[in-house]
Amino acid sequence: MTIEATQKKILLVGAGAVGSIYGWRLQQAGCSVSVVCRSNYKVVKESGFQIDSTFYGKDSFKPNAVFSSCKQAAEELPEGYDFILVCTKILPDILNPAIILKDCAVNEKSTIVLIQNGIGIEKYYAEMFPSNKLITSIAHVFTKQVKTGVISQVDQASLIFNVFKQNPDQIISEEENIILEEFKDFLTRGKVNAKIEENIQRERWVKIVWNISISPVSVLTVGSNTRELLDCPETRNLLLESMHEAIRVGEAVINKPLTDTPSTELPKQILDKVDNLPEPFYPSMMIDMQNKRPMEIQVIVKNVIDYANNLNINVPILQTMYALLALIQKKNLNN
Ligand SMILES: NC(=O)C1=CN([C@@H]2O[C@H](COP(=O)(O)OP(=O)(O)OC[C@H]3O[C@@H](n4cnc5c(N)ncnc54)[C@H](OP(=O)(O)O)[C@@H]3O)[C@@H](O)[C@H]2O)C=CC1
Ligand SMILES: CC(C)(CO)C(=O)C(=O)O
Repeated sequence: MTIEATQKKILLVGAGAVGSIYGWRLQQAGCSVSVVCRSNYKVVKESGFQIDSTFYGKDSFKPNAVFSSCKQAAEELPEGYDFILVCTKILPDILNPAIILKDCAVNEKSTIVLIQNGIGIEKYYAEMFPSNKLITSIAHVFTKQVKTGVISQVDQASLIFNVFKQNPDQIISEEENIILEEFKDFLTRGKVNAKIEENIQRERWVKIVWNISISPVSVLTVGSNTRELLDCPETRNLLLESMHEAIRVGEAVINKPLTDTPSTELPKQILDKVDNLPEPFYPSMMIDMQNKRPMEIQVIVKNVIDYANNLNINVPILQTMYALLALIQKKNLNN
């Protein structure tokens, strides 16, 4: 079955660095893409996003509609959006992340798609919206909002995804499979490297290996980019060692190696990939630290440590980094 992308209505909640890239690519594929903005509302409403990508080139992305709240977006389309992409930072230590959708995911027809980092993030949405279909995804995209409405992005964007099931043995229905294929088709038409991955939690753990190392080390070295982190032998080694700790936890949790090749090679593979990117990048946690915004330390670091503690796995590097990040977080939030 061929589904016309133009028939599809997408609502993007959290139109920052990541959201603007995937929204732009889906609009390029022919979907109608509306966005809910917060601090960048005025600028995006007036002139859209200005995007500079090493892979896709320079363009201006003008969403089909720009809203200042989910309520306004829902009023505009009472029959509901086909897909609601959630691209906010995920901060359960501050607020239940699913609350933001309560005004716009009211219609069961909407498939909620999470494009967010972290471990254990899906439960909030699954609990609050049990009747909606829920897709969880892993984004490799390297992007940053350099100033309001202006986005820079490195390399081709990819998205690995599947339907979230609380119990991994639950079968994906035929209807869900059609939605997955349709979403993949839109992304592919938008030149996103899209993949439906059977063991999506394994991919989440692979991504956490990136995040739990590069992001804290960048923040704790007062805002280093990946070139600086890799060129310094001490931080390079710290990245590798912290990745090995996270791999041990992930493999114990999912009860499987994280990769088909020996996962002891994963840290080096990640650093090689970072080394070969067209430009160095700053991780999103570092951008939050610089802007004194809350960092995703709960879902990226603390949840992994909690798993390690429950499984009696020693993670001294992750624990040390978390303690330092927790203080930075407290100080930023108190100011
Ligand atoms: N940047 C990257 O390269 C990558 C990031 N990720 C993950 O993707 C997710 C998004 O990250 P990223 O795009 O970098 O983050 P950004 O901070 O750039 O974007 C998040 C956006 O969500 C908006 N937002 C937050 N709360 C609300 C709300 N209540 N109503 C409306 N808008 C809201 C923010 O608005 P405001 O500006 O007002 O805060 C901001 O525009 C995170 O989980 C991150 O870890 C994954 C892969 C790569
Ligand atoms: C791995 C990295 C650094 C880029 O994809 C990321 O996920 C982030 O910036 O949060």
